[in-house]
Amino acid sequence: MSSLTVTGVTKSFGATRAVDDVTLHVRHGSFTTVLGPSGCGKTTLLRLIAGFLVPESGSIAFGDTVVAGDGTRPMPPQTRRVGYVPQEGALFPHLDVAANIAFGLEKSARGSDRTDDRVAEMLDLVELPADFRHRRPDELSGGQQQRVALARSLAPQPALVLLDEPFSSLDASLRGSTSRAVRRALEASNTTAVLVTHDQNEALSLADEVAVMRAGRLVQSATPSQVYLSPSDPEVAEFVGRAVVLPGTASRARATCALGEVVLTEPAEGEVALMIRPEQVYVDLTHDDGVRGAVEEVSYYGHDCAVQVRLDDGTSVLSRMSGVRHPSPGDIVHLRVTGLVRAYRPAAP
Ligand SMILES: Nc1ncnc2c1ncn2[C@@H]1O[C@H](COP(=O)(O)OP(=O)(O)OP(=O)(O)O)[C@@H](O)[C@H]1O
Repeated sequence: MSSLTVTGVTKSFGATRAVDDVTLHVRHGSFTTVLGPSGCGKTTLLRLIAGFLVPESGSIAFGDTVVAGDGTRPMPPQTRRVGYVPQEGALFPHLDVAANIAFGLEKSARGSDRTDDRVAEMLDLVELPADFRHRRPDELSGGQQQRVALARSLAPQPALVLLDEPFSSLDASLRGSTSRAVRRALEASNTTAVLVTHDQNEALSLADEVAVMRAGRLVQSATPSQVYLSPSDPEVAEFVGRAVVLPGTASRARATCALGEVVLTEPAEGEVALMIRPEQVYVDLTHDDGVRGAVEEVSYYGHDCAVQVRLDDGTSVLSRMSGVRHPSPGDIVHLRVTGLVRAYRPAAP
């Protein structure tokens, strides 16, 4: 196992720069999710790391070993010791679970007690019952198949595991339980891992670090809470969650906007764009303390609800509040901002 360092890597297909000068460091034993919209270059980055593609510039290193770039001959995928878990269909349908897991182990070891032990260890690691070893892939659910695919990738003790949207074919509840099991297995085996996804919840909830990509470029790489609470620009803010972006005027640690005075994460001066998360907008149903508005729409989700409010000055603001007690369309409410707000230089006209 090792760390991963991608330095200034670029890869084009014809006129399309799929990966554009990307620099990324993944610590040994840590889990990074690469998050971005469809077509932003996530899979291409993963394929470059795996060795299925060669960068046209920049370099890739596992620990101190350069595997591509820097004038070295690219190391072929099979010698990089990388485990690759694709979206689905990774398992050999004609082999049972044990044979699938053992597939990546050395030929000489297959069928031995050592292999049997390793298969049992891997099934245990991905939290599947020991007797699943005799089942064929078509006798497993989608989530179980993905756990076996992970077990197979981990069996030969790879330097790095790459996961390409491995839960995207699973339904919502299976997706949550499978992704958490995969996370635990990677942590227990202290494996360095990179997972690509376009699902914000998945990226934030699983990772030590989230790397956000847009149009081939890496626009932010930070912890999930930093990416959520202090996104590098308003576009990232709106990609990793819902955001209320309002024009405001800043003076040192405070700014004024349609929602009144707010406290900033960092001092700023003059015209700014303020990024407020909907759950920071407190809706007061009983007191007239705050900025007045009328409720336009309520979307009720059970655990919470989304409330769209039109302020008296015409600004429309979204709040996310508890579903226990919520207003109805037409109600007059008062809004206040809680917590710190991130200010950005407004985009040039
Ligand atoms: N083999 C290829 N030949 C030509 N263009 C390609 C090739 N592979 C990828 N591209 C292009 O490179 C860009 C990035 O593609 P990539 O598959 O890396 O994006 P992605 O973020 O993984 O998208 P998705 O989430 O939809 O899988 C896209 O514009 C895509 O059309």
